Amino acid sequence: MRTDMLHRTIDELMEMMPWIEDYLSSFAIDPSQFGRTKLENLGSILTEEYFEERGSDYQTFIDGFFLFIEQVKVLQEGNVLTVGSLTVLPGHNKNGEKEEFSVELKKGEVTAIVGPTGSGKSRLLADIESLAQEDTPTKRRILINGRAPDDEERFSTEGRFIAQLSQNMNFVMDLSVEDFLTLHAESRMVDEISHIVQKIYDTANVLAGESFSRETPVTQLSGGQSRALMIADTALLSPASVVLIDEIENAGVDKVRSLELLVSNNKIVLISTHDPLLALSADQRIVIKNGGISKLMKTTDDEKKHLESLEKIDRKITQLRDQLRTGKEIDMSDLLA
Ligand SMILES: Nc1ncnc2c1ncn2[C@@H]1O[C@H](COP(=O)(O)OP(=O)(O)OP(=O)(O)O)[C@@H](O)[C@H]1O
Repeated sequence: MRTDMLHRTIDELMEMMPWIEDYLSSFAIDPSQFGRTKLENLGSILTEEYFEERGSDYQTFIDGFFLFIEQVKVLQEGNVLTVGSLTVLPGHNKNGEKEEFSVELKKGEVTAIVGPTGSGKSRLLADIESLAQEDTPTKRRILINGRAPDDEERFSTEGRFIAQLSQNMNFVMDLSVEDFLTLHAESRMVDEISHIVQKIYDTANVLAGESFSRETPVTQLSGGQSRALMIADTALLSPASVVLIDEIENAGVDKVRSLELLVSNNKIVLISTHDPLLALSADQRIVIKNGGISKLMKTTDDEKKHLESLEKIDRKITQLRDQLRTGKEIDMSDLLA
């Protein structure tokens, strides 16, 4: 890695790791002035005297550079907790009756939350989001990795390990899709920024019904497009290991692929839904009744067998919806045949 980096230009290194600017500026080196210079040539261009004047030498500068990179990487990985399991300890339902069992959710698993309108699905998501400790209307307690979270884990906004994708994504910044993703990638201090930006953009376009360009301002994306962008971003760039999704179904995104993508990144995914296709794509489902968890059902093999036909029905419904939206006549001839 070291030799590879020595051969790279300052511009290339800045693209991969914009935060090295801090290190360079501690030697009064302006990266824009030396953009095309390779790191290994910086010493001869700046001369030994330059480094001597700063009480150092080129070799110390280079050693410090690699040490700085290592330290930042440790910080990057170290500041976000990896959650292997979440436990929901029993609270009570709307009548004050105790829930009968606790539920443990493990990484790589998708859990659907189902139940009638107003039964308390969003409440359960909110309990998990706030890592409730008997201080919400349900009086539930949430454990992470089998233990109670400390205050820092509950209340700090830094390094949050829970991401929530809500029904309405409102962007407050008027950036293009590309600038938005680049900014996020920079703040996450990842390597190969342009590569990850491209990957998220491509994935979002697969998930969204209608495609959009990298230049589109995020404020002009449709509901489905912004949802798709946030799902791809959360799956591929967010350090969060728990993802909470409130109602994905009406957002015009490829729901099943979205879930697959999130799970392939080894996260704990919870999704509140009324959609049979999504519910059966999950590994298990929590049934909420009158504000309380009343059942935990594993998706059976028989149910999984029906997934394919459900997907067909779902595609047909999507097609009908598109026909309706674009002012075409509804065509059901293939169904009748
Ligand atoms: N165990 C409980 N005790 C007291 N209040 C509760 C409990 N569970 C849910 N509630 C309250 O009931 C109301 C409806 O719950 P919620 O919004 O979570 O329903 P939902 O299932 O998500 O509905 P929808 O399907 O319409 O989105 C909320 O005000 C919520 O705080």
